Amino acid sequence: MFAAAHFQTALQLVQTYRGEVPFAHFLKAYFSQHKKHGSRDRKQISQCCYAFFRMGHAIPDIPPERRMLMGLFFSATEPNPLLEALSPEWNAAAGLALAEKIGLSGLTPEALTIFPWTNLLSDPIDSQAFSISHLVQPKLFIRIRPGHHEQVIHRLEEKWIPYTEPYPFAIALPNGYNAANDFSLNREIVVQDLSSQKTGAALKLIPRETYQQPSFRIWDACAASGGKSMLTLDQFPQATLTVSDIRNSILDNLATRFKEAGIRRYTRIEADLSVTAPDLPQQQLIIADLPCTGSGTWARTPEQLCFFDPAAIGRFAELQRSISRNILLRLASGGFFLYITCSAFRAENEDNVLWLQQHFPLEVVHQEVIGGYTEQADSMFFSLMRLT
Ligand SMILES: C[S@@+](CC[C@H](N)C(=O)[O-])C[C@H]1O[C@@H](n2cnc3c(N)ncnc32)[C@H](O)[C@@H]1O
Repeated sequence: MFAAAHFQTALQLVQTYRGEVPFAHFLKAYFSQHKKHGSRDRKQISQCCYAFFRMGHAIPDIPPERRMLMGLFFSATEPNPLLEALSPEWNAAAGLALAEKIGLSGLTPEALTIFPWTNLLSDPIDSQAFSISHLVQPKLFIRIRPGHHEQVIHRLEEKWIPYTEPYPFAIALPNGYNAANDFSLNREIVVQDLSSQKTGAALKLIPRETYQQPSFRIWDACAASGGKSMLTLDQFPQATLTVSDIRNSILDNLATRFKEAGIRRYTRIEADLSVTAPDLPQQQLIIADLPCTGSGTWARTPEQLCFFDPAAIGRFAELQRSISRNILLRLASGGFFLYITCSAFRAENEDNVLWLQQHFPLEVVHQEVIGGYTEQADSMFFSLMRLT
């Protein structure tokens, strides 16, 4: 009975939502106005809403009720009480492989065009697997900071928390697990997506003669709350770090995290880098984790997939070029430029690297599309370039 009521509430919510704010904020505002919903109600209503958005642009003509139920079936990894109440037959099949479930619903994976802009994807991405991956919620990942590996693993095992380590120092955990209950955030571990951690592979390619210079200067140009800065300082603790962002408020978050992490020595700058480059000495490494469509992260925020206007791709690509153009003015000759996006679109990735190479003497040291969609993680792109 409750399940049917939650399903109806969720249907109203997804049909009222217009994409102006992240859906999580919209839902939070709704729940704070409707206190009658307890935690189980909120969980089931959210589950229905996200299942609806996970269907993306697939089969546009089906009624919303059917879309939501299909989304619940496809996104379930095991039987659950909500699906049992709504469709016992589908619930019994919830644990099957996704391709089988799609078949049971009378569709084929090819017909399920959840993500329609496949011709715009970066080349190595398997467009069908990428499209389908939006049905499944990504995992929670943490990164273990240097010197804490043994104790973190010990605590996970002591507390019987199921985990895997798909990449050195990267731990995958069940969604909904609150790492703050068991670990000192930012000191022992950092909450950071697997693919974001994998961009650190680029740092390992910086040669010794660069990072052993007495003044090895690093500028994290679009630092936000400092995920890449912390990753970089864990690799190069002696470096002189500058962080910048257009939003001072997010740099306040960075300051809090750095304090927790024990990082005290850095310079902070608020700047709109699409307009100008701040007055800084020449840097040996500049990291630009640029503003982008975020199309590699939509399995976390599937509503964005539903409301996306592809005209934004060109606007972001242009913004990425203007920021890169300005910050490259501060790169020392022989220095390294690490270009990063969490986008799956070629225009924001390989095409922009080609453009940069046409306008600056840059050679690509290593470039990679990180297909996180195969590991329930974000998809990202990085290119490590050297100014010749
Ligand atoms: C993808 S996020 C960076 C994430 C961060 N590096 C991390 O690992 O957590 C991009 C950041 O670029 C910032 N940004 C957007 N436009 C900018 C501009 N014109 N100048 C400087 N920063 C900008 C945004 O405020 C945002 O925090």
